[in-house]
Amino acid sequence: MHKLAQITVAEVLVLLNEHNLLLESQFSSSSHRFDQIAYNSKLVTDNCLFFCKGNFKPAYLDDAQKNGATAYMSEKAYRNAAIPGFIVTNIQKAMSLVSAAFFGFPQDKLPTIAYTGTKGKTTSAYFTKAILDQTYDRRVALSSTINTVVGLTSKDVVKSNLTTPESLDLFTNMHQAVENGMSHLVMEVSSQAYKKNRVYGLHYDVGVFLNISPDHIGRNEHPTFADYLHCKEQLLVNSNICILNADGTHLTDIFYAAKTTTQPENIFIYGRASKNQETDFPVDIEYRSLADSLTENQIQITAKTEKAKALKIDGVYKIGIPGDYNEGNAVAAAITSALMGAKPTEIEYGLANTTVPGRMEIYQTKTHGTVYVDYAHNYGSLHSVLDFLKKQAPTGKVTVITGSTGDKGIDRREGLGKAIDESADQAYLTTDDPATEDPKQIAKEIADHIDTSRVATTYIPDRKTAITKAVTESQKGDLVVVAGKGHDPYQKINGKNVPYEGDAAIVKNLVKGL
Ligand SMILES: CC(=O)N[C@H]1[C@@H](OP(=O)(O)OP(=O)(O)OC[C@H]2O[C@@H](n3ccc(=O)[nH]c3=O)[C@H](O)[C@@H]2O)O[C@H](CO)[C@@H](O)[C@@H]1O[C@H](C)C(=O)N[C@@H](C)C(=O)N[C@H](CCC(=O)O)C(=O)O
Ligand SMILES: Nc1ncnc2c1ncn2[C@@H]1O[C@H](COP(=O)(O)OP(=O)(O)OP(=O)(O)O)[C@@H](O)[C@H]1O
Repeated sequence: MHKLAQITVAEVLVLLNEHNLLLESQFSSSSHRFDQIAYNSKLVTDNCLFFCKGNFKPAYLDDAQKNGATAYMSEKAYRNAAIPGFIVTNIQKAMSLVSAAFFGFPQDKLPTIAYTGTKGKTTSAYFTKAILDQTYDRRVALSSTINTVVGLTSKDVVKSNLTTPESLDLFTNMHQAVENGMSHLVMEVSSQAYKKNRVYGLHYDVGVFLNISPDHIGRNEHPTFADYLHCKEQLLVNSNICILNADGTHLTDIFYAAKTTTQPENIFIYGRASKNQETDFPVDIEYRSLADSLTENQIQITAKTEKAKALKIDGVYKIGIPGDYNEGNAVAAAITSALMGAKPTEIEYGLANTTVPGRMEIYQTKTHGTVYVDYAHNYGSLHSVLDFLKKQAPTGKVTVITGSTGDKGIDRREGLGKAIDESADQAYLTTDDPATEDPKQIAKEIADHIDTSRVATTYIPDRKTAITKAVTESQKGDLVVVAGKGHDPYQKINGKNVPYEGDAAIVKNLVKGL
């Protein structure tokens, strides 16, 4: 699969020993050189080192051998295998280290900006790419929840499966980006990426901690909030320069995580002017909102400390995506881009011209309400969106169409109900990605947190029908928020990705006649 890179048994052994991961080596010679690495037996070709990981079945190893694997790596020895194995204590860590080495440590040739946070990762990453694309002639690679970009042609842009890919895939992408002459990488790092060691051993030039609020806690994700926070903080421990948002919660914890490996002169704290911060950490960069509207924002950025002044980003910037919470995302992008060499004019252009698919997309009508398609799918995000819209249009009716995911993020149901209860006038509860659960039951669990005597709440199982009803029945001045799925072209139902037109596509068609 990956012809341009190679690694020998000896090199693998050195790496595993250095990191105390090796339990047993089944090799008689250490000079053998692998031409391929893979963790899916279906992708194995000649002379491949095959990683056995996760919910693994021995049949996959048989399959891998048939397809050309000449060795395997696993936490468990398969004594019947015809090929030798590296037996390790942690396959995810080992795979990440070996993948980086196999591709010649592409991170050394690709300065990387990494974003973590419960909300705003994708938006901030898109802002940053839009700015740095100006500075570096579009040569900025991207690893985001929406798209992965490793080059300049259309075949170098693919839809992502995960927010942060499996380590082997991540290093493959980074290698490809380097081969394609890309100059930088902007990436999102999820807490799961740390939990599953997908980025083990990877160091970033700049790491940004945007915010944290309870999410991703439950079966298959994080057992507790403390675990979630700990995983997210690992980004800072692995970054040369740390950027922290003073407006969020847990700043003390987050600051000390950054400080464990980063000198104070390389820690930058930004915050909204006049906001009460949790601690008295001095803010390096302050921003204030000059204008908010239903279509865009304007902010003023002011450096407060010497190190921040050196970035030369003081000024007024227009932000093309509405939502006051996007102001913080934009400031983070301005700081990281300046650290990577962007000029204020490039920052200005990037912030004004970024669009993010499914994030506060606006669809205007002539005779009905204004429709927003937004990815908000938990309390923090839906509350931010509704709170912002309610402030902007205090007289219009706010209608929300949403469901919630099944089998994960169970606490989102309460959060979505709470956010609707606080700021909406009407809600259509519908189907999101129900997985193996009953969407009606999920909707009921959302509705349990809404005072339905005040917020008119209706359950309509078919998502397109719910959107159509809400949009066509809206009146001029009303705001309709289609939340949770953005551009997703499918609904995850019972283990299958069932094709779905997509919220944005449905709304785009609907508003044509309105
Ligand atoms: C169901 C589940 O929990 N899967 C996770 C798990 O996968 P796994 O290794 O057990 O994979 P598996 O599908 O059971 O297969 C086992 C192995 O057999 C191999 N196989 C399989 C079939 C075959 O024929 N041959 C074969 O060799 C597979 O390639 C795989 O290596 O461990 C992997 C290690 O990193 C995860 O990537 C993966 O996350 C799934 C895909 C997932 O959706 N995770 C979500 C929760 C996630 O990570 N989300 C975050 C965003 C959320 C956040 O902000 O925190 C993200 O980064 O996207
Ligand atoms: N800084 C923020 N604070 C609160 N809400 C935000 C913030 N930024 C974005 N949002 C809201 O969260 C939604 C998702 O934004 P975005 O995709 O940028 O975040 P993310 O961290 O990548 O999310 P996810 O992990 O869910 O993919 C947006 O559509 C918006 O509703």
